[in-house]
Amino acid sequence: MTAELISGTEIRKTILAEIKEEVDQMKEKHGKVPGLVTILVGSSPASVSYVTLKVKTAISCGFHEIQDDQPEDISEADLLALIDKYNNDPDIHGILVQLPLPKHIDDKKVLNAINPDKDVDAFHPVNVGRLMIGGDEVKFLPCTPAGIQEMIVRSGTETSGAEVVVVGRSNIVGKPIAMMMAQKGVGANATVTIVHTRTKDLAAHCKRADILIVAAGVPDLVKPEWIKPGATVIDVGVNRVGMNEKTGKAILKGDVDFDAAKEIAGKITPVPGGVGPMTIAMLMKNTLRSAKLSLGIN
Ligand SMILES: Nc1nc(=O)c2c([nH]1)NC[C@@H]1CN(c3ccc(C(=O)N[C@@H](CCC(=O)O)C(=O)O)cc3)C=[N+]21
Repeated sequence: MTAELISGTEIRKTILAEIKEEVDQMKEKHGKVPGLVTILVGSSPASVSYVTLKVKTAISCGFHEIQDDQPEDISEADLLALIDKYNNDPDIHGILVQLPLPKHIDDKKVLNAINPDKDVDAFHPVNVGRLMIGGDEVKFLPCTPAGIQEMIVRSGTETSGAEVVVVGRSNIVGKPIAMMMAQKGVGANATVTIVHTRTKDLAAHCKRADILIVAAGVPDLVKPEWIKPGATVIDVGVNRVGMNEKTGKAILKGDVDFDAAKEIAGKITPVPGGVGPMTIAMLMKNTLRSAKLSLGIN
C-alpha cells in the first residue's frame, strides 16, 4: 500500500486564495488592508530564506508589508524600542520577530514586549495562556500547530476519539499541538500522549497512534515499524542535511523515514512541501484575523 500524500503546498494555495479574497473585500469596504512587519536581526542564511518567503507571501496576499532588517549587533534596548514603535502603529496588525535571536538579546524579553493583540506568532505568554483556556479566549493559534491541525482536518482524518501521539515537547510545536488536539472542537477531541527523549519505549507509543505528529528535530527518527498501518503521519521536521551542489540550496529532510513510512501510513506529509508551507499560510491567516479584530469585523 502507498499512503495518500497530504500536500502543504496545495492546501496553502487554497488558503492564500481565500485570504486574498477577504483582503480585497476589506480594502473595498474599509479602505484598509492587513499590515505585517517582519523584524530580522542579523543575516543567518536560514532566517533570511524564511523571512523572504514570509514577505513574498504577505505581498501576494495584498498585505501592507514592512521588512525591517536590523544588524546583528543591535542592542536589546533598540530592538525593544522598535517593537514599541510597531505596537503603536495603527497600520500594523502583526509583528513577527524572526527567531533565533543573537545571544546578547533575551528573546523572552523581546517576545513579552510585543502587544499580545499583534502577536501573530502567538508566542506571548498571554496568547499561550489563552490557548490553554481554549474556546472564545483564543485570538491567535501558533502558526505551525495551526497548520498541522488544518492539514489533519483537510485530509479527512477523524480526530474525535483518535489516539494522537506527539513526539516532542517544545513550546513552539509539541506542547501547543498536544493541547489543541485534546481540546473540545472541530479537528480535536482526541486522546493525546506526549513522548520525548526520556520516554521509555518510544516505538510502543508511536505504534498505537492513529495520528502521529513528529516534531523532534532528529532526521529519520521514526522508523516504519513504529507506524500503525493506515495511520496519518505529520512530519514537522525541517532538518538541513546537506547542500545541493548544483542549486546551492539546502537539502531538507523530515523526522520520519519518508520512503519507508509511506508504504505503511494511510496519509503522510512530505518534507519539503508539507508543514512548512502551512506555517506561513497560518501566519497570513493570523495577520488577517488581527486586522479584522482591530476593525471590529468578523
Ligand atoms: N518568529 C518566528 N516565527 C516562525 O514561524 C519561525 C521562526 N521565528 N523561526 C524559524 C521557524 C521555521 N519556520 C518555517 C517556516 C516555513 C518553512 C517552509 O516553508 N519550508 C518549506 C521549504 C523552505 C526552504 O526551502 O527552506 C517546506 O518545508 O517545504 C519552514 C520553517 C518558521 N519559523
